[in-house]
Order: sequence, then C-alpha cells, then structure tokens
Amino acid sequence: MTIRTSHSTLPPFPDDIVTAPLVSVSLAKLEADDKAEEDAFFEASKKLGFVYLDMTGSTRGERIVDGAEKLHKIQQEFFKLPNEVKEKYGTSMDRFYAYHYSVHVTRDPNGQPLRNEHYNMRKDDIVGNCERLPCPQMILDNQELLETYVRDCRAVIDLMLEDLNTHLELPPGTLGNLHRITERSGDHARFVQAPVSPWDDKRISLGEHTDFGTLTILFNWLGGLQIRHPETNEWVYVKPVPGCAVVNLGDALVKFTAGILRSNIHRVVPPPGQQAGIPRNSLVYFSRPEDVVIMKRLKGGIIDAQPETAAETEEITSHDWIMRRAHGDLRGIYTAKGFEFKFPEQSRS
Ligand SMILES: O=C(O)CCC(=O)C(=O)O
Ligand SMILES: [Fe+2]
Repeated sequence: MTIRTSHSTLPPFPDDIVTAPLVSVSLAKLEADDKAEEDAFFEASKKLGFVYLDMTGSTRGERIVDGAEKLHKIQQEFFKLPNEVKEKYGTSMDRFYAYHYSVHVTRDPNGQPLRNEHYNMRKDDIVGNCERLPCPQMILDNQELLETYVRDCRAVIDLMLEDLNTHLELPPGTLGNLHRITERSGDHARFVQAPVSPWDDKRISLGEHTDFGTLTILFNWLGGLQIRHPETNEWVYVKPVPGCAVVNLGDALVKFTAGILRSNIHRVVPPPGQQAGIPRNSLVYFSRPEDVVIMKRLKGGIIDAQPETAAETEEITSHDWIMRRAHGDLRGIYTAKGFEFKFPEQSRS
C-alpha cells in the first residue's frame, strides 16, 4: 500500500542530482523479526549511520506518517504566530526546550528579517513525566496527536535499539534499559522552519553537525538535507521519500559502542532545483539516553574487542553531555578521527 502524503503537492525533487546511498529498511519487517532486515539495518548503522525507515505495511508506521503530516500543518501554523507570541516560549522560559531563532540578512515584505526557527518540545512534558513547561494553546489542543506520535516514535526506537543490541551481542535489554520512556531524558520533538534563502557558504558550514543523541527520526518534505559521503567525502542530498522517515544514529551510540556504530556528519542547505523558493519544514524526534546515564563505552559483546582509546575517559552524565554539546564547551562533530571541537559561537542541536 502507498501512504498518501503531501510531498506530491510540492515541486519535485530533481532527478539529475547525486543522492546519498541510504538503504531502505522496512519497519514492518523489523516488527516481524525478519533476520535479513535486521542485518541490513545493522550494516547501515556501521557504514553510513543513516537509513530510510519505510513505514508502509506497519500499522504503527502508517500512524507515524499520518501524524507527521498532521504535525507538518500544525508547525506551519505555529511558525505563523506573531514573533512576540513565539518568543514568550523562548529561551527565557527554558534554555533548550524552547522556541529558538536566528535572523537572516534577507527580509520579509514587511521589512522584518527572515528567521531560521525551531521549537523543541520535551518528551517528558508530552508523556506526562514532569510538570509541563508553558506552551502555546495550539500545542495543548493537539496533545493527543503529539503524545501518540511521541509514543509511536519511541516504540520504533526501542525496536531498533533491541536489534542493535542483539547484533552487538550485548546482554538483552542493555540499550533499552538506558532509554526507558518513563524516565527523564533529553528526548524531544522539534518543529523546524527555514525561510527561502540564497546559498550562504558561511551559514551552511556553521550548520554542519552530527546529532549527539541516540537515534533521530526525521521527516522532511523538501530536499536540502545533505550528508557527507563517507567514501568520497562529497556532500550529497538525501531525497525525501514519501512514506519513509530518515533515521540516523547519534554520537551517544558511537560512544556506547566505542566506534562500532556511525554517526554521520550532515547539514541543511537550500532546497535544490524547482524546490528552491519555498520555506522548508522538518519534523524531528531526537532520542537521548536517560539523564542519569554515564556517557561511556558499554561493556560486553563485540564492544569489548574494540581498541581502548585514551581520549574521552571523562565521566559525564547524559544530561550534562547534552547541555555541554548544545550550549557549552563540547561543541563539535564526530568524525572518523574522533571528536572535533567546532563552532564555538553557534547554537544547534
Ligand atoms: O531538516 C532536516 O532535514 C535535518 C535536520 C537536522 O539534521 C537536525 O535538526 O538535526
Ligand atoms: Fe541533525
């Protein structure tokens, strides 16, 4: 069955540009414990750290795609709110789980600078693990949709963690027990909007990053996401595929596995071809280890055969690691060479 999405209402992604070699992994097959599919997911997690997760044929997957379509419309309404309303939920409320923006040199027809914007919504607020931060009424009005979406994304993440756990030959539940939905963590859902903007080398280069959590589930509708190809080192576009999420691994999994798994560098550039000229949204679910988890290599399974590295012996909790990566003194990216400090002046995921 093909899932109906709004991609077809937008100009097509060009068919003459180089795209990233993401394999497609079927959620329905992972749910059915299909060995070949689990193997394909593990191989891609080592080699590229990015896959398409094909949601078709899975009840949960199709509900996620449907939820993403609804949340896409809601985020467009959210970003239309007056700036002063959005700013009420800005960083003066919470440093991270808040509305963030940076301004462009380009201006809208009213002379206002265009904004790159995102809004982080804490999973613990959405599933009721803590007292909720203030948020716009439109978010409260869509609580049921958001909660279903978050719980479904988390269930998919749990399944993928279980498959990685098996392939890493770790004791059953090792990764899952570091990511229980009932416990406080840095997990969050993010609305993102980028205005129409010309190619800007400096801004683009500042945006290069690796995700620093565990697994990310991403929906986008226009091209613009690029990954650095691990073999050629070229930047290549990830084509949005209707009915599929893009799933990528973050630095936490690299740390836990002493480098067996890969967190690939990526960035967002203006949409290509006929898609240029349209503001671009994405909807991201970031998963992260529970706040109290110590960020270091795990013991057991095939991880024990990985060479010891002198670097990064510091013991730091997931909570502090995330805050330092987001705001503090650990800005950087993971590459084949290890952690590289980068972008001191920049605020990103
Ligand atoms: O917008 C996208 O397609 C990717 C966004 C991303 O990489 C992020 O928010 O970490
Ligand atoms: Fe990212």
